[in-house]
Amino acid sequence: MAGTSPPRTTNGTAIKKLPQTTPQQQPFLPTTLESLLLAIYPVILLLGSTYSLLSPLTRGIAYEPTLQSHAPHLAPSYFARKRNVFNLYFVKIGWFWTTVAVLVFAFTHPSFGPGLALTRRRVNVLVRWAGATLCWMVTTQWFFGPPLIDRSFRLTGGACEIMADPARVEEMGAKEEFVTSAACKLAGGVWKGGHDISGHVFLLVLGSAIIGLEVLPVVWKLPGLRELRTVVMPDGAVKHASALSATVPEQDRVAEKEMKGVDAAGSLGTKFALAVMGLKLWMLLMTAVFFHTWFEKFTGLGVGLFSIWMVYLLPRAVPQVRALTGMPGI
Ligand SMILES: CCCCCCCCCCCCCCCC(=O)SCCNC(=O)CCNC(=O)[C@H](O)C(C)(C)COP(=O)(O)O
Ligand SMILES: Nc1ncnc2c1ncn2[C@@H]1O[C@H](COP(=O)(O)O)[C@@H](OP(=O)(O)O)[C@H]1O
Repeated sequence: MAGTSPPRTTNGTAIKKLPQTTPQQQPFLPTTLESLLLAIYPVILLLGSTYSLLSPLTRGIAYEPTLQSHAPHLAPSYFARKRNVFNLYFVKIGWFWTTVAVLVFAFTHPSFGPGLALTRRRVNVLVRWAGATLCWMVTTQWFFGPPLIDRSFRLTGGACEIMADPARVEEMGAKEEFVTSAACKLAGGVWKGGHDISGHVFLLVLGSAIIGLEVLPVVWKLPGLRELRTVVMPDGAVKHASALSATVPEQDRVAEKEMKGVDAAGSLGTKFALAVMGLKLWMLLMTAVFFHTWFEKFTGLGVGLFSIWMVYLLPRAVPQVRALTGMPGI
């Protein structure tokens, strides 16, 4: 139509025209490209677990289920030690690094708006981060009492070993405090007997996927990460995400000239975020090789992917939720 500007992406460039047919893709499912990228997680876990089964480095060393690892004095590699520097200062405070990576990216990449201005796109990133933080909190920190990981451990028959000794419990007088793994360890107990969903796998999957799902649609201009995503519109129609770009207010569109010279992965914030994501994937591989059972790793993966689905895929199908979360790259 004469006089109307074509739909634009976050960097202000005109988006590719897609056929005006109803998309085949279900809105609450990832595109083919997104599925391929997310498949990196089961692949890493399968490769790591298979390596640990077959490698002469690990297969001869006894695995200690209560430690979720090999005995410390038999650790087959630096990365098999719980006190390795990457575990202590990167994974153990993994939510901190995820937060910093996402914030630095959103507040330095020009497609989110000028300077440090709190634009709609930045508010949307903060809402998505808050949603993911809620998932992290209820899974690993607190869920109206013990976190989900500790609740599922107890539901599957696990307990704090001190509790097996009634005299000791009586003496401590704090039975209810041992319903979390943290309280149990603090009291010198052993948390054993139940199914221990891997907190590390969960945290590393969630953290690296958030960074990927925020950064890649902005810097890597592939339709499978952007226009081909499927959404339910407020009138109930199912369309490609390109239809949403057309509704972005003019003031939110970044002038094309502002983006000139900004290389796809060029900004420092982008490089930093991608480096944090890469280190998380490496540590996930290390967890897969040296820690936990197959089943514990795959339940950690399941909870991580479910959290990602809630924050990044569900809003595509529910316009009211999407009004708060927005979508990366739009
Ligand atoms: C110009 C650019 C402006 C950009 C502004 C950037 C400013 C950065 C500010 C940063 C604020 C960060 C605030 C972060 C708040 C946090 O998230 S702190 C919490 C950190 N804690 C963790 O990450 C703990 C993670 N650990 C766990 O969840 C568990 O320990 C576990 C790893 C899942 C399992 O634990 P086990 O010990 O193995 O049982
Ligand atoms: N990649 C890794 N490097 C070092 N330690 C790891 C690790 N992955 C898991 N672990 C350790 O294995 C145990 C189980 O982790 P989780 O249940 O979070 O997946 C934790 O031990 P501690 O709790 O004794 O520190 C954790 O620190």
